[in-house]
Amino acid sequence: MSEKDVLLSIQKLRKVYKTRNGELEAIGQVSFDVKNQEFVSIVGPSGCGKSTLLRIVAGLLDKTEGEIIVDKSKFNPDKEVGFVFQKALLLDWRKIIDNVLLPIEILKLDKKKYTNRAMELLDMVGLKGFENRYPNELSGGMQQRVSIARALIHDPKLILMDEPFGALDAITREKMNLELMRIWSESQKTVLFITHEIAEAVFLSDRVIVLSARPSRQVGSFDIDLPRPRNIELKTTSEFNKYVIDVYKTLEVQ
Ligand SMILES: Nc1ncnc2c1ncn2[C@@H]1O[C@H](COP(=O)(O)OP(=O)(O)OP(=O)(O)O)[C@@H](O)[C@H]1O
Repeated sequence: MSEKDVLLSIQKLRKVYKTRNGELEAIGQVSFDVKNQEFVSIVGPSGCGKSTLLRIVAGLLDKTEGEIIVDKSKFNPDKEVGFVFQKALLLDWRKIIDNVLLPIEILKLDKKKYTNRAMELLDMVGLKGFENRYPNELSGGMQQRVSIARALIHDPKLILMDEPFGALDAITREKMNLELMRIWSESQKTVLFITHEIAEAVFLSDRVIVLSARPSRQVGSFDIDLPRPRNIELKTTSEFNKYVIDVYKTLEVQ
């Protein structure tokens, strides 16, 4: 597959939750494509259905209407999606290396064959030497790095990230953004990323998709034509801030 091919195609996706108080339309209608190796962020008001959308793509939730096509439909979410949640969700009683290897066990693959890969990934996320520690010995940022390594271990095509740095302090969050940029360029994965932070979305992404309030519709899509590799100075440039302001305006925050 070439870099420019569409990996994920979301077509006329709609989601209605059936609740005790009746129906709740979370996603009205959303359609967009994500190209191979692209980094796409989704922003939108709280409760507009961003997590719902990600969970549908991951196969964790049923859709009401529409199509999700990944790699022209040859797709098994268990094998081909890596998910990073807001909380690292590590198993406290397992060593770091065994947390990274969890998807391998779930997929019933040969753990021994993936141990070297797990070590390489821990190195890549800056945790060389921590493989035999336990989660409670690591900071929040370090735990989130473990969960990124865990999401990559089975070499999925698509990485879904749901507000992965939302629980971190501001400085750690900035550092994790820079780390994520490096990990993304080294691993050459396709990423669909959810965040509340407009500046974070602009900084990380090739494209930012803006959703309206619930029931959500796409109200904007911005190609972020800023050079890579990106560094923290970029955030002080007028080009960067123009994108941020444009996204805010689309969200009618003025
Ligand atoms: N299991 C569920 N049953 C019923 N309603 C739900 C369920 N999960 C989410 N919702 C509702 O669907 C809407 C969208 O929720 P979702 O968590 O996808 O939004 P979000 O954009 O990710 O929100 P936030 O930015 O605050 O995290 C909300 O109104 C929420 O209350």
